[in-house]
Amino acid sequence: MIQMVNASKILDRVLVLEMVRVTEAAAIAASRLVGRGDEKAADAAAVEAMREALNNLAIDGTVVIGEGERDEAPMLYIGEKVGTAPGDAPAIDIALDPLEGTTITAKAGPNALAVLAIAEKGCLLNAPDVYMDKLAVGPGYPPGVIDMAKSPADNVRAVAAAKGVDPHEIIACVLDRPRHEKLIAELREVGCGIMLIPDGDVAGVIATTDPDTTIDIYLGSGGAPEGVLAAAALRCVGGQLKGRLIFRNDDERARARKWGIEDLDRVYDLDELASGDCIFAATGVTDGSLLDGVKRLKGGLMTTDSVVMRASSGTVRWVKGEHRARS
Ligand SMILES: O=P(O)(O)OC[C@H]1O[C@](O)(COP(=O)(O)O)[C@@H](O)[C@@H]1O
Ligand SMILES: [Mn+2]
Repeated sequence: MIQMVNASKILDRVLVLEMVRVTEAAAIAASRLVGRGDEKAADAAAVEAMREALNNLAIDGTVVIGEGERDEAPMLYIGEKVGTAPGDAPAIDIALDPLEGTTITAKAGPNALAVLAIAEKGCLLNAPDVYMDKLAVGPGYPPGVIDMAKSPADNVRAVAAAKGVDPHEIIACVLDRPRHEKLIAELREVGCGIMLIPDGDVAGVIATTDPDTTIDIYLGSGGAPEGVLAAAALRCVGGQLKGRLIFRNDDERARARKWGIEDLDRVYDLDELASGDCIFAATGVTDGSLLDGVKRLKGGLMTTDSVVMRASSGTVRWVKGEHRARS
């Protein structure tokens, strides 16, 4: 017998599949610009398509993680209302990255995604567009196995001990950035393998939850908005994620305070980044560890590969789409 899970009433189940339409639209739009060397055009196409798709849904949505602040982003800015039912449908918060991997897309590299998460009002951290230090593992580890207070080497050792292997057998995923030189050197000392990714740490964090990727732990800094999106995904599939905002100047600190963040040194746990019920959806733009990219086939046929998951039920759905150009 299938056990019915006490799912939240706020996020309608129908929305689960509606979310996929939204990420599919953004991925298809961006896919026209894969390998064209134009990051801005690829991003703009994804943003426009995602916005249009969101505005076709009967939701009362507010973008809390978006393309930037109102004065710097013409569309899907933080605070923008989307959906056709303001005041009628339950209010939901939306975190989005219409094209997570703009540079990857421009260079036709791996792992570019269109990403979206929705949650009940107030359940997503209103993270400013600053960096976040991230530390993540997939499901199955004892609580507290990763700890921001510990060194990267000690985190790798703890994960290795919990997995029952030598630290040499652990694979860490890290964004390939000069700022990670020290982190990488320390990991080299422990002797673990390091998968250096050019971009795309939403996919990097989620990769820890999929044994096929062989990635055990994610470490290093990337965008804070991407941290919240990755947290929404891990809330659905399990795993642990710690995040700490990084401020490089007073302007960034002021921005955090503007969004209600008082304790600037706080280490956020997974359910402080994304709490309550949430739905996470992603569609591949280019082929990657999580999803295949959009394929353009003969006769105007296009295929998409998406995943949509929900925290309250723990259901993960893999959705293959076929899209036909209508003449
Ligand atoms: O390139 P930076 O400044 O190191 O920032 C890292 C962030 O950029 C990305 O690699 C790509 O993000 P965008 O394509 O959305 O700009 C993220 O995955 C990551 O969190
Ligand atoms: Mn991004």
